[in-house]
Formats: sequence, C-alpha cells, structure tokens
Amino acid sequence: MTSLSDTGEFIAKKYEPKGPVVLDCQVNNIYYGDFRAVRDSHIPIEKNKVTGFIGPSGCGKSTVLRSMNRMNDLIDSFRFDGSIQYHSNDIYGKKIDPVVVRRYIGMVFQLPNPFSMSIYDNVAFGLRLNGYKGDEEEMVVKALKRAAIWDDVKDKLKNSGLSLSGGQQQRLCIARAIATEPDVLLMDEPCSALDPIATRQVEELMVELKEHYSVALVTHNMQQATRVADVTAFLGVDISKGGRTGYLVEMDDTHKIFEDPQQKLTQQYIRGEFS
Ligand SMILES: Nc1ncnc2c1ncn2[C@@H]1O[C@H](COP(=O)(O)OP(=O)(O)OP(=O)(O)O)[C@@H](O)[C@H]1O
Repeated sequence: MTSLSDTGEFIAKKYEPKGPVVLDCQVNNIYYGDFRAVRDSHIPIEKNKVTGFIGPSGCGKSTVLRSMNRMNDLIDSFRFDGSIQYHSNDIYGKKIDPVVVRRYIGMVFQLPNPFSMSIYDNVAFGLRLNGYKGDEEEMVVKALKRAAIWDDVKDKLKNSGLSLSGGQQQRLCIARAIATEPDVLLMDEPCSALDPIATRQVEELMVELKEHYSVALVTHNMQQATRVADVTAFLGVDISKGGRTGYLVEMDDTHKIFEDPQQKLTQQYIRGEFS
C-alpha cells in the first residue's frame, strides 16, 4: 500500500473519482515563507458531491481549501506550487484574475460574517460586484430560497443582516455565496460557531446544495463528515524531518474511510487515538 515520492516521503494512493471532476487540485507544495505547510496531495473535487476534509489541527485543511479559490493570495508569504484545474484552466495561471475565480468558486467561512447592510443587500452584493445585468431581485430571492432562509427573512429584507441569529446569519452567508451561481462552494467549518439545531439545519442544507453545486467542506466533526460528505480526504501531519508538513494520507468514499480505511494512520485517527 505504501508508496514513496522521489524524496522518500509517503504519498497517498491516487483516489480515482467515480464521476466528473469540477476542480482538480494537485498540491506539490504550499509554503508560508520558508515553512512548508502542505505537500504531495492530489484532491479532486467531484461534481455534485460533498468532499469532506478531515485531519488533526495544523494538517493544512484550511490552507488547501483556501488555495482552491486563491483566497490565500491575500497572504504575502503564501506560495502555491502545483495546479488547480477548473474547466481545463489552471486557476493559478498567469492570466487568471482571482476575482473572477471567486465568482465561480465561492466560499463560506467559519464565523458567519454578514456585511453591515440589509439582508437583501448582503445577497445582492456579489451580483453588483460582478456587474450582473439580469433581474437582481429574482436572483436574490432564488438564493435565499436555496439557502433555506427565505421563510425566515421574506418579511424583513430591509433589516440588517446582523439582526439575525447565528444559524440564520450563516444561511444568509450561504445565500450570498450562491447568489452569483458559483460551480463550487468551499465551506471552512461552517457549523463550528453554531448550536446543534442550527448545525443540523446547515448540514441538511449542504446535502440539498450539492444538487446544484459541488461542495468542499472542512470539518473537525467526524460525525458531520459521515452525515454530509460523499467522499472524504484525510490529511495528516508529517513530523519526520523536524517540520510539521500536512499531506494527504488517504482519500476515498466516506463510508470506506470510516469503515475500512486502508492506512493505519487513518484507522488511528478515526478511532480517536490522536487528534
Ligand atoms: N497565514 C499563515 N502564515 C503562516 N503560517 C500559517 C498561516 N496560516 C496557516 N499557517 C500554518 O500552516 C499550517 C496549516 O494550517 P491550517 O490552518 O491550514 O491547518 P488546519 O488543518 O486547517 O488546522 P485547524 O484544524 O487547526 O484549523 C499550520 O502549521 C499553520 O500554523
């Protein structure tokens, strides 16, 4: 089972996607300055599936996720070596505009972060930024309905987004992310600040959203991965050379990762032997 790279480091057996791939992520190395944060990880995101990322703290889950729409470009020391293919274009290609990338590959963050403006304007924000020329109101209503928050807000669209509960705010942020009709939705621990009921609502929503979008989800909650993710990527931390470099240990259908993992490290993590 074990295979090694030219430098003698473990590399995961390639996961063979069963359906079309919307985002094909090949990480060779990701650096912050001199620090090598992630290495050797091939993570394809399949169309209309939820792909979960699990692994111990610091293994690079967020770093990989944020690389997928060039969100990490905002960090000066960040350097990506590899390729992320989206419709046969490398999103790190020289001529690619990161703002356009984020129009097609949207993001929802850990803490709900509605803008200090009305519920309606929050959702219309991305449409206006992208110069959308169609029926704005129709798109806003559609996004709010898809994010399962329309019934909560339909009578108070002019109220501030900040007046909503935490769970409602997160669904509003999801509506904002999907209003521009992205292909891919990157979700970085979207439930970590929510209570159990709001968490369940957002989990159910993620399952509904995959009908229209392809979802990549970072989660610390393994039960959430089993409930929501079709495919799961388990990342570990390599401390063998005195560093702390994250890498893909194993990627497979979620039930296989949790019921019959092939790597000992995955088995130990799933059993809770380290976190
Ligand atoms: N802006 C940054 N500058 C320098 N190092 C960073 C930066 N962001 C993350 N790192 C480092 O990169 C590594 C991977 O971090 P990352 O946040 O991606 O891991 P993670 O698996 O998402 O962790 P957690 O589960 O704790 O959120 C860690 O060692 C972290 O300290």
